[in-house]
Amino acid sequence: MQQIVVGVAVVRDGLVLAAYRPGPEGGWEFPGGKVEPGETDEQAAVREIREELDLEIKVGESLGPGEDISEAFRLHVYRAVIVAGDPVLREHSELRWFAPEELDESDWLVADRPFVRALRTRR
Ligand SMILES: Nc1nc2c([nH]c(=O)n2[C@H]2C[C@H](O)[C@@H](COP(=O)(O)OP(=O)(O)OP(=O)(O)O)O2)c(=O)[nH]1
Repeated sequence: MQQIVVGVAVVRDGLVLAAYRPGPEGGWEFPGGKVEPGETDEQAAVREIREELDLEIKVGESLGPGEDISEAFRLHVYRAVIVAGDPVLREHSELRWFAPEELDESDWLVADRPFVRALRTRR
């Protein structure tokens, strides 16, 4: 059984928030993390975004079917809107707001690319 990693596409004023994961296999990703036992995707998304960015969010629609990250992990991505706060750089090396037309899949982690496409084409 793969463990689910939840990525959150936080959208504000038409822009989507991306976090940079450094390293040789690095790239832009959606803030988020592993869903813990007993948690729903939505609960994990709320917890991770609170921990990583000090933001309160409302989780919205799924951006499509899951994508394999590896044998061990599978990525689910949801849209979300901010209920309170401004993103704080706590765990990531860099945060950036992208307009949909600025999104370039090749700068993103491989598993994220179909979701990036969905964000660019499905407004
Ligand atoms: N958070 C996040 N992780 C992603 C995305 N795409 C993607 O391939 N991953 C991968 C990177 C990691 O190998 C894996 C787990 O993510 P994580 O945020 O829990 O990773 P981590 O290893 O830095 O965290 P941790 O165990 O130290 O808490 O998922 C994404 O969009 N967001």
